[in-house]
Amino acid sequence: MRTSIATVSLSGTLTEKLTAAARAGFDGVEIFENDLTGSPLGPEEIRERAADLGLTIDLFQPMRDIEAVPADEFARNLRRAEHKFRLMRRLGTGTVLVCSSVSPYAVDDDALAAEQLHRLAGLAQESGVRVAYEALAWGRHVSTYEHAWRIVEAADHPALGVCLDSFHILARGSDVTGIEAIPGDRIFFLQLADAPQMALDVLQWSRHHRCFPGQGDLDVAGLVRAAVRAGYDGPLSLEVFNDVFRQADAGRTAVDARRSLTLLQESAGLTAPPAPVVPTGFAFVEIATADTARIAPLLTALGFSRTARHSGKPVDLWEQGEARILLNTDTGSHRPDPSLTAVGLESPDPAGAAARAESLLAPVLPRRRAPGDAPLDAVAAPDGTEFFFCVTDGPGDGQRSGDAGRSGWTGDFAPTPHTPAPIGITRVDHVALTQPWHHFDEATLFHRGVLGLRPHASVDLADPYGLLRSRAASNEDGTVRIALGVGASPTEDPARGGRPQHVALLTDDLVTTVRRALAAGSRLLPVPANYYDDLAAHHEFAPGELETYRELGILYDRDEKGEFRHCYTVTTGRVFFELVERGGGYDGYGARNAPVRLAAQHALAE
Ligand SMILES: O=C(O)c1ccc(O)c(O)c1
Ligand SMILES: [Mg+2]
Repeated sequence: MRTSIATVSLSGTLTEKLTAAARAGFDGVEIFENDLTGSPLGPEEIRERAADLGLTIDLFQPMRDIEAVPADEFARNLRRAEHKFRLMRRLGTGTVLVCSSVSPYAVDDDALAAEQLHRLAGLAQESGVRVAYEALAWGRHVSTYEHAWRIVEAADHPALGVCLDSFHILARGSDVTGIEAIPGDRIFFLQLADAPQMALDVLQWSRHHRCFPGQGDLDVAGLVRAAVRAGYDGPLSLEVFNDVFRQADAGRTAVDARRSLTLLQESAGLTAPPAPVVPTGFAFVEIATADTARIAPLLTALGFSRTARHSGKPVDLWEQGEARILLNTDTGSHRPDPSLTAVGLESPDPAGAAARAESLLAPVLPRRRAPGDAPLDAVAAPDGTEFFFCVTDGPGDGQRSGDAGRSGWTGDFAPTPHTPAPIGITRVDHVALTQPWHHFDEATLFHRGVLGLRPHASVDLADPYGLLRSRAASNEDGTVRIALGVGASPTEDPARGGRPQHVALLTDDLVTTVRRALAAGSRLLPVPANYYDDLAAHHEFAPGELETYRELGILYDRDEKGEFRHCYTVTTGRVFFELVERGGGYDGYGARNAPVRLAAQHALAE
């Protein structure tokens, strides 16, 4: 099916919006009247510009407050409509959207609404255009698609149909199966938007918080399936009113939008991009630092040893158990030092994962390879973090290296002599990546769609100087977990690149691991005594247990599935580490303790 996007979904001038939509691969646009009125280009020039870019103008919108009004008012409305129909001919667009009336003059009279829409459609037909009637969720008398369709059916004019907008329909909790009762050729247009669930006035919710399908909580794919079953074969068009997208870079938003539409088409069974390849673990986490001396002592005190060095690049491999950290001194940028720059994901099919990423418009990174290096497929996430799809050879897997695409990346590293001094860390539990505030929804969709992870619920965490929104995404068995966080903190120095990021390391026995870490010289984040008093009020502990946590600075959480113990190192550059122990089936990240951690980090930074 053709894809389209409403100009209201993108920032900038009309020209910028058209260019962004075309570059992202959309077939057409809906032009919002404001964008046209404010443009220095005449309708013919806009038509030409769109055509040059390979875009059709699929819809002009909106016309408001037309129907179910007194005769003199309706006569004025028709005059207004005639004017707009002429404009549409000049623009070269064949369909206009008419929103259900919110006018105080409108009366609750379906027969009158139908009669007036019939007359409007007659006028439209004379101008060679057609009218798509849309029920606004807050329409004065018409606020559901079923009602809009009853009126359209009664009006019975070939130039009159309905426009279905997923937001208005799903925000009201309407049953979408009724869509299948509408003949497909009477559905003139399909507008798609998602939104997070919010207890908010529906108009405010719609005008400020819509997002691209897959970024919110509405079942947009179910609605698309119903429209397709009804026989609709017009464009799938994104109409997203969103305060953030209005400010963000249009080119980037358009790519995010197009990716969302591909994923939606996939969910609705309309397209089949290369299948998702779900990662099965962390291969490595890469930290960039100009001087390894800044972070090597910290890693050593956490029980890591430098086990190997890359044969062609200034990269060291540090290991403990299955946890692998690459230190790369080729920083090449003005990032804070050290910074978390890349994540290696263990992939059952690296080439397949890269193919899917590419089909979803993820920037595929040039392979910075030396001759003989194992091929590495990598993409850049919205925050710039590089994700590598890789295979880590187990012991004795060296013979696999002839098998192109499946040879292990560790083959590029030459072992260095070392004496292991582990403290009980088994592997990476999760990586916490802080996102630029205007890329959060894009990042969530990227991690789900491109990386094949399942997003968890979003939580708001209190920070002494702001609010941190956090949303994790993981694979099914929890061996890959990525926590995305967002929220500017006014105390933070932008030169430090935003909030710190962290790597959480898993142990089976946190108390023992922490004692060893402290003995090896680790500096852990101090936790206020008040926290432990509060903890004692919430949970019962075995004798001495709470005292141990208090002594070591361990935080604790419990849910119906299990227990979570964790603690943090102090921050270096933009990076810190967390040590975690998961007991039972605990699936969270200790969100309850995050405010204490954030306060403690601020206290230390002051
Ligand atoms: O918020 C509005 O007014 C508005 C206008 C046109 C639309 O298509 C819509 O869904 C909402
Ligand atoms: Mg709409």
